[in-house]
Amino acid sequence: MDAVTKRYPDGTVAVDRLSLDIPDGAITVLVGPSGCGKTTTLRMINRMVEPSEGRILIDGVDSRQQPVNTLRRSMGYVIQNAGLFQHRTIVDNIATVPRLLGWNKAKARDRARELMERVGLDASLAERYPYQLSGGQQQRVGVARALAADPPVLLMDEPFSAVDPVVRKGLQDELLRIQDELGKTIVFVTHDIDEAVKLGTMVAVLRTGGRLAQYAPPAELLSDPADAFVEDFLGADRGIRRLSFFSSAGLDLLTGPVVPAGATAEEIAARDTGGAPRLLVTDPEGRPLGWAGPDTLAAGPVDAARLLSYGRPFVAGRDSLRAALDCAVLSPTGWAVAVDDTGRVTGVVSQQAIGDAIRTAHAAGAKTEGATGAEPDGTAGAGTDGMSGPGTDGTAAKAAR
Ligand SMILES: Nc1ncnc2c1ncn2[C@@H]1O[C@H](COP(=O)(O)OP(=O)(O)OP(=O)(O)O)[C@@H](O)[C@H]1O
Repeated sequence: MDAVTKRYPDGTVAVDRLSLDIPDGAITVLVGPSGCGKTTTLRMINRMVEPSEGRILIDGVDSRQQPVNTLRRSMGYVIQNAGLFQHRTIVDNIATVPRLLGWNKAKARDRARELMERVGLDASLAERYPYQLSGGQQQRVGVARALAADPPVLLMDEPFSAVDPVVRKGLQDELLRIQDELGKTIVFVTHDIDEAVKLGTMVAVLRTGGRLAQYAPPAELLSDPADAFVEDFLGADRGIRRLSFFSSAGLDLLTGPVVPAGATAEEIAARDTGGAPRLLVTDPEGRPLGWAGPDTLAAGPVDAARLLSYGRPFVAGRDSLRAALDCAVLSPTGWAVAVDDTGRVTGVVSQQAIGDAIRTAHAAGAKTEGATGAEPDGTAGAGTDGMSGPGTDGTAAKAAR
């Protein structure tokens, strides 16, 4: 988008000289308060609204040079409440665009069923009508319908705003998963900054009057808001939320304080507990049972009822430093328990060690940010010490958010 302005006939300037370089194959989020011009911006991309000034280039070509129908066919469009055709079954809703493109009915329906599976909809819903689905299921249909003709671009206007927070989180996770598989270029409008930070590779914060306040990867927004407006819009806990972008992979896990339930007193005495106030007892498979004090262990076979809860463990390397810190904060011992994908303990780590890792990650992030600046493709900021820095945007950090 090159200096794009939209002035409506009544004189309202909805978008004011907006320039954005929207990266291919990534999710770019437009976020800002009500009326700041998000929807207008999105609709200018598929020319449902024509810009008053400026140019929109797609792969370097001015969008006005394409017939509007060709342009729209290359862009899926998803709106709040899904906007489904109420008189058509789910499968026929999804098959709409392929049918318009001239596919025969069987092929279009096959494609629709394939997409239902991709967006997490049970095949048994295919012959239902939209009113027979929950709000979350309807939104999934909306996404499937937009993907049906396999357009390279998806425009999504507050697609998940009308559903409750739990369903919304599921839809967001699903979108990230689909995006990992399909690599579409997605422009996503929301007024929810948490959604923007979770989904966006790049986030454009707009202010009222349709002016760009900041355009940056989410980790950079959280660490360096451009001004008081962006800072205020981001809200509280910026520092904690930024930790979601640091991987827990570099944490120094101790195995000394981890003992199997049958360990003898001598074995336990020989342990280097690394300053842990208690020992983490595991079952024969290596899964955590709880924290034991010296008295519990000295009393012979471990009585699970006398163990302190180990809280919620984190998966080292997959979860973020934020998740690790949360585990440590919630742990009665102040130590977090790390497990592998199968739930077996890989070690324990203190709040203090997590704090050290946070400082290291911040220092590495600040260094790379300073060196490279904001990279629209989200590849900047990789840590140099085994930590994923802000902007790395790896699956690990995304999954952890
Ligand atoms: N057809 C129109 N004619 C005149 N003004 C309009 C028209 N459509 C939108 N506007 C105005 O343009 C501004 C931007 O509207 P837009 O819908 O793009 O904002 P938004 O950020 O998407 O808002 P919301 O989050 O509330 O949906 C608003 O002041 C709105 O009233």
